[in-house]
Amino acid sequence: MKVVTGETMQRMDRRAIEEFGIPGISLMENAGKWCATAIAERFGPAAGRMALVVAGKGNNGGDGYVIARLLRQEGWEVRTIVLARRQEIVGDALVNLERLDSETVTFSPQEGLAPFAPLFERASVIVDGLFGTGLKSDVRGGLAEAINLVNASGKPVVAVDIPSGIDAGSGRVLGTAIKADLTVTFALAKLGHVLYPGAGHCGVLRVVDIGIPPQVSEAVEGIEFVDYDAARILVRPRDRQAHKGTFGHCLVIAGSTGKTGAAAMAANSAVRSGAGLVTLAVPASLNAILEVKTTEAMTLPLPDDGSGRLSEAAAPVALEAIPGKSSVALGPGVSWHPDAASLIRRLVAAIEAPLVIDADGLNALSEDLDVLTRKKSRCLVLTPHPGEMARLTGTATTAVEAARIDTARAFAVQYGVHLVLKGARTVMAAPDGRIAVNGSGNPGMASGGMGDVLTGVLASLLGQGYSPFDACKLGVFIHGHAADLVAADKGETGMSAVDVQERLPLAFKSISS
Ligand SMILES: NC(=O)C1=CN([C@@H]2O[C@H](COP(=O)(O)OP(=O)(O)OC[C@H]3O[C@@H](n4cnc5c(N)ncnc54)[C@H](O)[C@@H]3O)[C@@H](O)[C@H]2O)[C@H](O)CC1
Ligand SMILES: [K+]
Repeated sequence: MKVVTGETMQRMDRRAIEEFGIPGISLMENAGKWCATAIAERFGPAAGRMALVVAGKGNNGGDGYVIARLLRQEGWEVRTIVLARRQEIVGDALVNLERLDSETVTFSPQEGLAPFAPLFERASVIVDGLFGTGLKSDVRGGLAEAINLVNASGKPVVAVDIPSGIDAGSGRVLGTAIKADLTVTFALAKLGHVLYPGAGHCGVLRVVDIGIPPQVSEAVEGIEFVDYDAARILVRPRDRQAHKGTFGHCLVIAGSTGKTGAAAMAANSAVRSGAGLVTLAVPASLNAILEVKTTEAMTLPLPDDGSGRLSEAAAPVALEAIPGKSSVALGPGVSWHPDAASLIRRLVAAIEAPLVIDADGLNALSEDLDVLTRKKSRCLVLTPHPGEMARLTGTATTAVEAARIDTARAFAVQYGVHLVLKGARTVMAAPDGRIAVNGSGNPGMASGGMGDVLTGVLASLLGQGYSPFDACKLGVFIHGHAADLVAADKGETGMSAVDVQERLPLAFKSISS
């Protein structure tokens, strides 16, 4: 699903009106009609019910007036409270305001909603027409109080276009924001609907067609939101005559004393994601342990002088194992010891196969990013969480989180890598600047080992021949979808990385049927 910013949406509006001659009033009428239909479907029947429309001074309020009129025609009692002065209402919004029975409209530019508490009591549903894509700064004063009153009312809320207070371009809360049960947006979803915290304010999101020509929607740059339908298109059916070699041989270089689980989960997840063969290369003194923790994956002991961690001593055997491998995963559980870090950097500079670097492998890169400019692999995928991203960019985690998309895109383009910036929601960036946002996953994933599982999934898909960006989109979606299947079965609390690892086959199955 393509997702756009509020500004892009407003440009689309103008183009539809100016180039295609579609009157803005028609767009507003269609917007209001869809909202009224959705409200009637979800909160009807009309008899004996009252809808309370809270309108701002712009066209979001204009949509609200259309909704008020149409619900009234359906038999609803409707009251509209306009948190602006009458003379502030202009254009299409004014046309629709004037079509309402003035008895049902109250202007309250100063007092806000406080005097209308009794109306809240009687309302079956509250329609949020305060702000849409025109919100430009933090909501303050009486308007912020109004939002907080609506949220405190305990009544179902339908947000017109976007919950008021959510920034359409980022999903940030600007001061305070409506918590909606249902959001009806127009033509295309906005980033504010799919990025948290905005995504958590929308309730059920419906995207409706209000008559903007497809040539306009198709022409705009957007960001890909990887939902179930988008993932289904990416997954490839398995050839009936396939054999092990068809699905590649993935090499995982991982592990250190105390972190053998990370190595095992990465290797076992590669198996569970359809790799033909998997070899897990670990410090020699841990090899026996990993022989027990893996079955389908083969192990390869790397000389470690008994230290239980990787070092340059492992380089000759590791480099010798690389020819013939279709992908390599580097980093799960390798530890941040200088010996391990220097080996990681040496391997990154030498490996030509598609390469996934995660966890302490990323920290090794942070100490010398030039390695990325000297890399031989045409396909390098980095999978940092925000803290690792902060180290890679030399900034603070808060700065990364405040600009997730821009941070991911800038790094990917600068270093010519694919970057998977984990979090809610995971952002994927390609070296050419393309961005995708993942739509699966849940807070049950906030526990150790989930990243190791993702590393195995990504290395497996790259080894099977998926292109880097497809592997990132599909792999990240499947990883989160597997976690959603676990959550549906046994909840989010206590969900483990191995639970997710073991649901990977079902996750693939569910999007392949
Ligand atoms: N194709 C479409 O998407 C259509 C969208 N429609 C609706 O139009 C709004 C956008 O309307 P706009 O008039 O541009 O702005 P808003 O109604 O969102 O905002 C009202 C008004 O508020 C002022 N403002 C901005 N920030 C603040 C603030 N922090 N505090 C106070 N006031 C603020 C600003 O001046 C705005 O003008 C869109 O969301 C849809 O609902 C069309 O109706 C149909 C087609
Ligand atoms: K709104």
